[in-house]
Amino acid sequence: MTTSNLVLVGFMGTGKSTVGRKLAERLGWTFQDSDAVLEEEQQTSIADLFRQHGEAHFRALESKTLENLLARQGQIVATGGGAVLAEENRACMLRNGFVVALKASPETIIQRVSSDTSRPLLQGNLEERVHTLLEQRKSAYDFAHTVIDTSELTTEQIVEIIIRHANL
Ligand SMILES: Nc1ncnc2c1ncn2[C@@H]1O[C@H](COP(=O)(O)OP(=O)(O)O)[C@@H](O)[C@H]1O
Ligand SMILES: O=C(O)C1=C[C@@H](OP(=O)(O)O)[C@@H](O)[C@H](O)C1
Ligand SMILES: [Mg+2]
Repeated sequence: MTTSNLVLVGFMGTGKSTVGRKLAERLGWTFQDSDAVLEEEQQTSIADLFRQHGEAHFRALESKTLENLLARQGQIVATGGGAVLAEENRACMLRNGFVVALKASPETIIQRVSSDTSRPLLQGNLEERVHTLLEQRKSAYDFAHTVIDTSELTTEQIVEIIIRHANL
């Protein structure tokens, strides 16, 4: 294990992007959101990538982006919720950082993602999509070094808990 990067994983809406940015500000570290980096690299949105080329294409780009990002050090890296599905990505995260999984109750997730309709995997009936994907991914985040349930916590509280858990 190495603490050269701090990597946030977790289901959509658990707060990886929001907490990651705050944590980086608090520590004076660089913040990288792999979804945003990928969109910048591809000059298009994730929704468009899914629409035009499908999920498999997005996953291949996501793996490459993560690998490139994690070759550097001293960063807070927020990943996309599905980045953990590939074994090579999990291994890369564990090799290159301290991995923190954020989790939240289904109700909390639904509430947090409901105002943002851009996530391609949550199109259609939101409640049904969240429950189905949570079931499919129920063990997907277990590989992390530590897990934090964010349902009842403010982003400021989560930042402080991560700092304690990761000994930063
Ligand atoms: N602990 C929290 N309490 C309240 N709202 C939160 C919390 N964490 C995230 N949010 C809100 O939930 C939404 C999704 O957060 P986001 O950081 O995009 O999640 P992720 O990157 O894990 O999908 C955002 O509107 C964000 O402001
Ligand atoms: O869970 C997923 O498969 C995805 C999560 C999204 O990121 P967030 O977890 O930041 O919403 C984004 O990478 C894409 O829409 C796919
Ligand atoms: Mg995000």
